[in-house]
Amino acid sequence: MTSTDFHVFDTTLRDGAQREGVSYSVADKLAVARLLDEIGVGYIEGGWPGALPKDTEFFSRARTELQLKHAQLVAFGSTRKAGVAVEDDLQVRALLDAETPVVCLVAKSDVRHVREALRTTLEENLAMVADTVAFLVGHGRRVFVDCEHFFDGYAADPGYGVRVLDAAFAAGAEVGVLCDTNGGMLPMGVGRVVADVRARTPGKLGIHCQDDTGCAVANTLAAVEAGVTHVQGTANGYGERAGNADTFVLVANLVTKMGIPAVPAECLPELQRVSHAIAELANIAPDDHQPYVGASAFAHKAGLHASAIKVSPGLYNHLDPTVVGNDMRILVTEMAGRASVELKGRELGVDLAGQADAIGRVVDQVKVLEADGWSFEAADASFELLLRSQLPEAPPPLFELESYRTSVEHWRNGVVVSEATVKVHVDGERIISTGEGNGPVNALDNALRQALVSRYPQLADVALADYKVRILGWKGGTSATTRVLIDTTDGAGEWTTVGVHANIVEASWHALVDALAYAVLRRPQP
Ligand SMILES: CC(=O)SCCNC(=O)CCNC(=O)[C@H](O)C(C)(C)COP(=O)(O)OP(=O)(O)OC[C@H]1O[C@@H](n2cnc3c(N)ncnc32)[C@H](O)[C@@H]1OP(=O)(O)O
Ligand SMILES: CC(=O)C(=O)O
Repeated sequence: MTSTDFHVFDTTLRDGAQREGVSYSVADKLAVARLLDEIGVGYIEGGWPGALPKDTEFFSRARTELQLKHAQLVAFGSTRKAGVAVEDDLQVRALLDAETPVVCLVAKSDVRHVREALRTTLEENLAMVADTVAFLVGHGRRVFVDCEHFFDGYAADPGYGVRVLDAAFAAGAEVGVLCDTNGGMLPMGVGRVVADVRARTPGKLGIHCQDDTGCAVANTLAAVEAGVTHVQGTANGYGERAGNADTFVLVANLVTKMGIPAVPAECLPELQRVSHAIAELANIAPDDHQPYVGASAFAHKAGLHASAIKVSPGLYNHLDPTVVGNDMRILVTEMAGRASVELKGRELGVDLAGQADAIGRVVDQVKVLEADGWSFEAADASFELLLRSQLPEAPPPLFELESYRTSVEHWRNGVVVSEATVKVHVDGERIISTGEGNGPVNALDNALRQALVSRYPQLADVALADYKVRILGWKGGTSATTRVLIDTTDGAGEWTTVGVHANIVEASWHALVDALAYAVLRRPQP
């Protein structure tokens, strides 16, 4: 099979936009289309012109603003209305006005929907399909037909769905897409129906699966196994209700597991980047646990996994993560063993050769600290400092603390200010420094950086980017433990540090000191 025989059809901009909470601007839609083109899909369904003004504008701007390398743009719409001549149907006209090379029509293929939703006859629905396809083909369009509720309809009256397909093919449609619109199917049922339909019609078949049973990807693959050569999906599985088959997971599975050249080989490593970029445009946090492209998709926490990965990464990875643009990561937590620390050291560029004792001490310390509420899996910078502190060439501490103090004042006029004083010793010199801030941690950060900046000028570029607090109530009673995670940036990179204590300011102080120590470790010379 070649990639020209097999189509990946992405409907992020049509069905994906039906997800609750998503609302793209036209500029967003153009940006999403460009990104989808970079992963090499064959078709990008851009929306429903004539129904949504934004989609009409999208197709109009696409004519001049979209230069697609791989994909053809598709306009979506429904068959003509019952009892209306096709040339008089304004929505069908709007499909022509979109000037796309391909049109995807949604057609009813379930007798119940024809009778109850369209309130027309089975024969009129067949005529609606045939007329609309023929009209669009007559105007030079390639036409695909989404047969809505195909699987539910097949259970009620298998013959009717096939008649809809036959009517579409006879009128010139290129693909008849079997849609699991309500998303209630399981892979075994999809496979059976597709094989049956495959035997009853020679036309090219496609599949469109909603994810209401959590099986959209599996259902799509079962349909491919049974003979469809056109698959529909959406970026990150966005879509109506529970969503659709995830285009990224589909593409990765088709290419790497089923050996189908669904997209050009050089596009596969773009999957992770494009997935995250589209999540950004959709304003949805990426799902870390998304197969193939999630940040945790190749992250290993268990010590036993790491010990085998040290011998050969393939022993605990189903795929080389770089194939889809992802990375393997080792997490060092209470579940780590010596191999986890060794591999993490490699990842961080720390040479641990001949350091078996130090590695053992780090494993033990992490287990003890995590039992006290510390967590290093999201705080690589604190872990690296801990690791290096056990090595013979351990970096010296930036300073010795004599004391710190911080206060919060609430003035009568409602203004709240904080002040902090730190007393530290740097290279034998005693420095007292005071800082103000909008909160005690901000004030401490200002005071400490001011105390250190003449000795470590690189700290002038450092700023706290994010601050997260979690109260760990599991110690019981009033002595809850507080865990603070601080993200810090120096403009060139970002790192995360952790601090834990019953007192939130002291927990923050630990994370803050690590943040500055790591800034100096990153850039020893200013
Ligand atoms: C399975 C899917 O996800 S398909 C995609 C669904 N997407 C959307 O619905 C998003 C965009 N939709 C819209 O903007 C609007 O619903 C519109 C413009 C399409 C229609 O709006 P309205 O004209 O106000 O009608 P309304 O949505 O209430 O009803 C749809 C009409 O289309 C008819 N219809 C539904 N499916 C089809 C079809 N496949 N072929 C022909 N007509 C259809 C219905 O019978 C109904 O007709 P009626 O007006 O004679 O009762
Ligand atoms: C066409 C479509 O989105 C569906 O049937 O679910």
